Amino acid sequence: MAKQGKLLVKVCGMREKANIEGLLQLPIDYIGHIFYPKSPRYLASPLAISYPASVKKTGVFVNESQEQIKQHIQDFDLNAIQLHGDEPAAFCQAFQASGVEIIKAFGIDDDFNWDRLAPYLPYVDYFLFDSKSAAYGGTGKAFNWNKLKDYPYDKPYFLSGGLSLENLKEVPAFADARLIGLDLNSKFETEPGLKDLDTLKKALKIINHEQISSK
Ligand SMILES: O=C(O)c1ccccc1N[C@@H]1O[C@H](COP(=O)(O)O)[C@@H](O)[C@H]1O
Repeated sequence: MAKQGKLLVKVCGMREKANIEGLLQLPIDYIGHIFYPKSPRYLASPLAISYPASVKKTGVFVNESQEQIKQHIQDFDLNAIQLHGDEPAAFCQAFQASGVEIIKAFGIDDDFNWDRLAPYLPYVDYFLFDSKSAAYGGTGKAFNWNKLKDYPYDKPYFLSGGLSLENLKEVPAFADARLIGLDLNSKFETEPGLKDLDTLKKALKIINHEQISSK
């Protein structure tokens, strides 16, 4: 796999105002809010926070209705949606005119068939590869990254699933021009929905200064 350029950083599962305001002082690219009621990171109502234009506010949905997602795009002023359930390709297509980036997540295990992604290629901006789980996400478990060596498409993807200070150091070994970003979530929390900003700063240092990216 080829070496990638600067990696985008998405920090997900944010729900506390002060914690978000602290996070927005850090050089991140995407901030994720979980709109899945079964998640311990569920965010129910908009927060009175002004986000810089450089940070894409991303709504994470699991098998939600199109109407609810469209309402959330308006109510939360979302720049991107991350569809983290079993949404079919036509569901992604329905949001093409909505002006938001579309990230389609898939739970990956050793048996995952990459052919499943083909119908989505015209309708999504990015894929996101997480560990396969019944909870859909936020498990803190990494999948076997060797599986990515078989990924057959040009579509850029985010790497997700149990990323931590420890395994971030292993990302360069899987350097891939299609790897566009990293999604940091439960391994950077003191409790679900509350991020430890000092640990995130260490992660950003690894990502930006230890040649995980070429910047
Ligand atoms: O974080 C959650 O609670 C969650 C629940 C349901 C779907 C997705 C969720 N989060 C996403 O899960 C991945 C991996 O998170 P982790 O690092 O393993 O904790 C990440 O993309 C989150 O956006």
